[in-house]
Amino acid sequence: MLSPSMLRFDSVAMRYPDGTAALDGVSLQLPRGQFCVVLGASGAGKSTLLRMANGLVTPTSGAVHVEDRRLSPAALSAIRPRIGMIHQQFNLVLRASVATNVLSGALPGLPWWRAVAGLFPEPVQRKACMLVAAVGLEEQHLRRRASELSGGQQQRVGIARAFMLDPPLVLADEPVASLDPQASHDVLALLRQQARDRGATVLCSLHQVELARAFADRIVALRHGRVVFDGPAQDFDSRVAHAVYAAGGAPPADGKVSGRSATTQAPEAVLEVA
Ligand SMILES: Nc1ncnc2c1ncn2[C@@H]1O[C@H](COP(=O)(O)OP(=O)(O)OP(=O)(O)O)[C@@H](O)[C@H]1O
Repeated sequence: MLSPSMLRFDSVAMRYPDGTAALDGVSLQLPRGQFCVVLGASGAGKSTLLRMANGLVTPTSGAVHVEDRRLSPAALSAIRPRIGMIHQQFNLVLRASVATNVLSGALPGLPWWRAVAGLFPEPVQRKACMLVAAVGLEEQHLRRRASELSGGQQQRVGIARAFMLDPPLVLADEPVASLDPQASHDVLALLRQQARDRGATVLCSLHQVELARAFADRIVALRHGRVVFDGPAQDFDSRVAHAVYAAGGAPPADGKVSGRSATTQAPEAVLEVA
């Protein structure tokens, strides 16, 4: 049974300074432990939504809550260590070792003087070794430079780093965009397993519908900055996909189609298309 809200968007809108409306009245609530995938065509607002969940983008209206705490500039330093980030381009320090990259995930939880000196306490070092093993990398990889690893291996390092502080919320912005199909499958399986083992909520953007259907508990689809589908992954069928990815068209207005089922994990599947 999933417990109450880990992440909540209340009617958030985002209009960039150049006037681009990236999000328009998005409301979502993610319970603890849910693996939620955001889909949508390029420019639909997926990255903006994820960046908003981490305080990198401030909504022009509406509010974001993490563990029922409003994400404001004043609250950011307390909330950030509760969020793990996984990036499309892995964001590793390529010249540094795998161990150093994984350990860097613990920096927000260390006193400043330890962080500056790179002094990682013994339990933190043990945790890094445990996570490297958990993501399927052998011990000998710890001393290798990140640049010597394949893309799939680098993203495994990214996942290990993201879980260093046992964050209850993990944000993954197109984590498999630069990986081949097999590595994409393996990395998503690993991310889901790590999240399940640690009870973490995941909000993950993807471009591959079939991967979303395979791994998500819930799919949220955006079109022109609005939620046009929100429901169990199995309800995201080809008809829904066609409506979400149809080229051109005006922003969605009326016209509502209910999906097959409602679950306790997600609201009833709803499709709204223009
Ligand atoms: N810093 C910015 N300044 C102005 N407009 C922006 C900025 N960042 C994003 N946008 C615009 O906001 C809209 C949503 O962009 P966003 O990156 O969130 O979409 P996306 O669904 O993640 O796209 P993709 O799948 O291509 O990464 C787009 O029209 C984009 O051009």
